[in-house]
Amino acid sequence: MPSDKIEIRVKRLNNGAGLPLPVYASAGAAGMDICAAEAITLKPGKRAAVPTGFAFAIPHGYEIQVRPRSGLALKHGITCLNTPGTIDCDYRGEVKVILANLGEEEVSFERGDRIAQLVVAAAPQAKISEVDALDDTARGAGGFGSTGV
Ligand SMILES: O=c1ccn([C@H]2C[C@H](O)[C@@H](COP(=O)(O)OP(=O)(O)OP(=O)(O)O)O2)c(=O)[nH]1
Ligand SMILES: [Mg+2]
Repeated sequence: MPSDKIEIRVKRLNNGAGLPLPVYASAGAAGMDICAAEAITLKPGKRAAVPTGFAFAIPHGYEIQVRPRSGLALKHGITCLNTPGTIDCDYRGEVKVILANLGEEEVSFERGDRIAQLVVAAAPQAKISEVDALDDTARGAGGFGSTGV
């Protein structure tokens, strides 16, 4: 594995005492698993912002995406409602996971259960330049299935 990794500083908050740092579960994992800092029970159709006990300082030009875990989605209907959640590089508050229960059964998590995964992604800011006309392309304004199914 190449070791040219992005360094992200992480602050453990009081409610994060004893929790594992976000960690890649395998050598090639795209996401670091993140745990619930408190127990939560979600009835069907309900959502909650679940604390993680950690705050981050992400380098400029990057973001962290908060994504669901497929096992929880498949087995229990648990997802991140706003997936992928966006953690801005200038956010210094506690990262929370907006879990939603789309299943038919009540689902409970204990403190320390892995509830989501964090994917570090490049997120360059753009400079917006307003113009009167855009250049022509073969696609033009075609979209939303214009190329067929
Ligand atoms: O799943 C998430 C999504 C966001 N955040 C935090 C970090 C992020 O930087 C901040 C703002 O998120 P976002 O921009 O998605 O929300 P907003 O509704 O636009 O709020 P704001 O006006 O604060 O930007 O909230 C989380 O902790 N978890
Ligand atoms: Mg925002």
